[in-house]
Amino acid sequence: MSHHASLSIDEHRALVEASCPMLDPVELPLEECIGAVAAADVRALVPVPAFTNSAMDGFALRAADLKAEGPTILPVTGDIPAGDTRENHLEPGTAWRIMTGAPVPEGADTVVKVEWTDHEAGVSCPPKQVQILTAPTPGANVRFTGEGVDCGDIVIPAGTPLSAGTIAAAASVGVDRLLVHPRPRVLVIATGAELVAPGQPLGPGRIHDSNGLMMAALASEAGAHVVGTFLCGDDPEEFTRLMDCAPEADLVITAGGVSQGAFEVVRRALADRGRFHHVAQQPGGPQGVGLLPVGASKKPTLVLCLPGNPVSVFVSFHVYVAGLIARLAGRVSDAPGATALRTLPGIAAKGWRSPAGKTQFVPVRPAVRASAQPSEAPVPAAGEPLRAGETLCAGETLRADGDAHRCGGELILVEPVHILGSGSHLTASLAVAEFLAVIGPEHESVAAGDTFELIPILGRNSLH
Ligand SMILES: Nc1nc2c(c(=O)[nH]1)N[C@H]1C(S)=C(S)[C@@H](COP(=O)(O)OP(=O)(O)OC[C@H]3O[C@@H](n4cnc5c(N)ncnc54)[C@H](O)[C@@H]3O)O[C@H]1N2
Ligand code: MOO
Repeated sequence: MSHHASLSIDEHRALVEASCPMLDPVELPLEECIGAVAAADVRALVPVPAFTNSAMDGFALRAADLKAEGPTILPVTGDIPAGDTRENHLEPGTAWRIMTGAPVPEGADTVVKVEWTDHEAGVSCPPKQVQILTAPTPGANVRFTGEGVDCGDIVIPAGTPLSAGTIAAAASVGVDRLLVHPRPRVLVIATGAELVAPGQPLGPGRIHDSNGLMMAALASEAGAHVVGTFLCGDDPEEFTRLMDCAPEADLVITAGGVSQGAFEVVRRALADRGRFHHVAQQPGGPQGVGLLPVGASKKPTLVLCLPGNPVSVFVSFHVYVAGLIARLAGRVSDAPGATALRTLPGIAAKGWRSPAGKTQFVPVRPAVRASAQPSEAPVPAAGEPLRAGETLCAGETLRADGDAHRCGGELILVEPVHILGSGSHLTASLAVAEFLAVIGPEHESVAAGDTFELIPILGRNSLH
């Protein structure tokens, strides 16, 4: 077991990133690709449309056969339904009744929709002749071969997250398997002899496990496939047995058992295969990184060891784990520091204290601007300096309901979710948090009007 002095957030992130390369790409059938990321450009195997077809239910004809003025009557040869495999031909001066998606007969260049004719829509038999009441523009309602996508066109660039639309696009160009960065498989372990499953009665000294559910949910939100969520007591041998029997994973996330107590199960189970230290942040100070054999194959697997206090778990997950899952999944580059989540600019509605020398992460929510209603006070323009009585927020714009959200398109007015600042045991306060405010180590306090960065909380988004 090794013990190290305090690390900066960037130093700990570098350790985490160095321990975990992007997963090797695998080929998967389309239906298993949702949530994965394209590892190579996907090119069309067939053009779209694959053949020239009708965009409307109506009549295929030659534009040149229509009179310049007034209706035209044309004899109708027959029906062309969608899926028709015949090689139909249009004689000059005639029409075919045609359905949406059906191949346009050779010789026809235009389709007039049924509503523009004297023929009633939905009649099962084609008429002997049709009167075209309104002449369409030449070429109307014809979808030409390859007008959308040509053979060999890139339909999905490498790096694209695969969702319903992308999968449909691949299917439409004849592709049925994709080379993808798979969703990382994540194993979640909450530790502590005091843990009781949610809903079970609490005995003396017991608490309900919230970290297990929380980590599994956050991992899913971050794009992982959670292969198991387990509770483990304080015995290191139990932890080791659990890892032996666990399903294969690409990443293990544990909570608890990493600080200075006498029964730190994760620290003891990892021993010299782990590195534990304090990071200059609050909450989430105690952190660990290790490598352990997992599952039947005993594949050495990265174990990220988060501290047990639930708000510390929540913060640590956003600061280190979410971006790592994105990187394993091929969604962010392997450049140093690229696993840090993107932030938005925020501004404080009220002040609070912050520990000197540590980066503070404070769960916050959008604040309602108490001092002004839109009817009472003029809305300050973006960037305009503060005026008397406007102490809360510079450059904000108010929505009609008085909520200050994206101030001046730049800043989000926020307040802590509870008065204890970042109290790391106050799990229930997370229910209303939408961002983590990031207060640098140089600050000992935050005052109303101070600006800082906000990490948007996974799965929550107050910006409409
Ligand atoms: N002497 C020291 N003590 C502590 C230090 C320190 O530096 N020196 N750091 C404190 C900080 S900061 C944190 S954070 C915690 C981290 O400790 P552990 O990772 O060992 O976590 P535990 O002791 O197992 O649990 C901490 C706390 O969280 C509750 N908990 C744990 N698991 C769950 C769960 N699955 N669901 C809900 N709540 C959970 C647990 O009951 C404890 O109250 O150490 C401080 N101590
Ligand atoms: O760092 Mo602990 O994570 O403050 O609660």
